[in-house]
Amino acid sequence: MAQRETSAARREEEPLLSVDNLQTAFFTDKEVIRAVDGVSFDIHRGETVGIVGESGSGKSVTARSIMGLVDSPGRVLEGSSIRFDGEELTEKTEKQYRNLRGSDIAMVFQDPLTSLNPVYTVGNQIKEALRLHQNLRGSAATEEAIELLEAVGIPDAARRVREYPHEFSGGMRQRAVIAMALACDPELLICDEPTTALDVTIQAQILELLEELQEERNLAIMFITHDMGVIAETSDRVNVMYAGEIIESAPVEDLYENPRHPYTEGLLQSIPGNQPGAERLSTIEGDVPTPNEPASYCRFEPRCPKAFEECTKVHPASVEVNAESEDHTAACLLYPEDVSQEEAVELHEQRESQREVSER
Ligand SMILES: Nc1ncnc2c1ncn2[C@@H]1O[C@H](COP(=O)(O)OP(=O)(O)OP(=O)(O)O)[C@@H](O)[C@H]1O
Ligand code: NI
Repeated sequence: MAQRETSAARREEEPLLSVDNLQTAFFTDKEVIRAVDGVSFDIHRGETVGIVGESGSGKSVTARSIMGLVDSPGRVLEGSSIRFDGEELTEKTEKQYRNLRGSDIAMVFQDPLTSLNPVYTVGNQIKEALRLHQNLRGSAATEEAIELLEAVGIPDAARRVREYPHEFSGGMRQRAVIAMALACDPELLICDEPTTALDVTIQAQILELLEELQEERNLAIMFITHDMGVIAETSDRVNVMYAGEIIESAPVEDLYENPRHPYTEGLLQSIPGNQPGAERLSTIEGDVPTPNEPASYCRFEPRCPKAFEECTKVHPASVEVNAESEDHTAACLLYPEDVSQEEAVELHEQRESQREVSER
């Protein structure tokens, strides 16, 4: 959303959120699902970082791990680090996490009805958030609730504050949920497919609203979607996820102009209108595998048009795509592109031997 220069300046500062080697697994009777398997990324203040990938790639589990909301039988494994504003979140108790959720980090989900209670008016729900997080009550809270509804573009807010969620349209409900999230005055807003259920016009309006709010409040936003088009509109930086891993990371323009990982190339080709003359959008054949064991090879190899023998034997580490690029990484044995393939494979093997993999 913001300009390139400002994002470069931003990277000089400490990140607001720093996720390092995040591993989250579900220990079911049948198997261990390594839903998030060694994910690392940063988000700076005022920055929007997109997470994109097909269904089942681990986007929502990444978000829930940050929020301390991983459902049993899942858990964040040892050796994972989530630093927020200088504090390690993985060491927090449930009570400390509850204080953090809603005050410093808020989340907006795909279905606004999961966040809204049907038996209370929208106003009362926002006022409850204001009471909890800003200690506002009575008429002061009502006034603030109306102001928040106005801030998210709900017309006639003074009347609508007394209405129930079912009296709102889908788009207005999502605005109300965003108002509720803002009632906590968060520094980081995690949006998990916030516009997927909405029609295209409403979707564009909500994206615009998020952009405005971000500028006004210097919000950091983590934006999850499976839609490359939405990422282009929202994000400063993009992380592409595949089978629990980030396989490519770059500033948004860079990723679109020069995608390096064959999976990202495939995702971009599947955007309608991106292939002149194509009648149908091409999608990548096959499905995202469920990661059950620590990876010892490239999880995309079975679907990869550029795979070669080593891809079945060496797990690719995240490396700079070439010596000039400091800010564009890919987890693929084809990179760095400015060394021989043999040297590249050796570099990945070396990095892999240093990787810490947790079993518990
Ligand atoms: N409660 C759970 N128990 C067991 N496995 C789970 C649970 N929640 C998620 N998973 C598994 O974790 C993996 C990642 O799921 P996740 O919901 O993060 O995917 P996603 O990228 O958000 O996909 P989508 O685009 O469909 O929302 C999937 O294989 C899923 O089956
Ligand atoms: Ni999801």
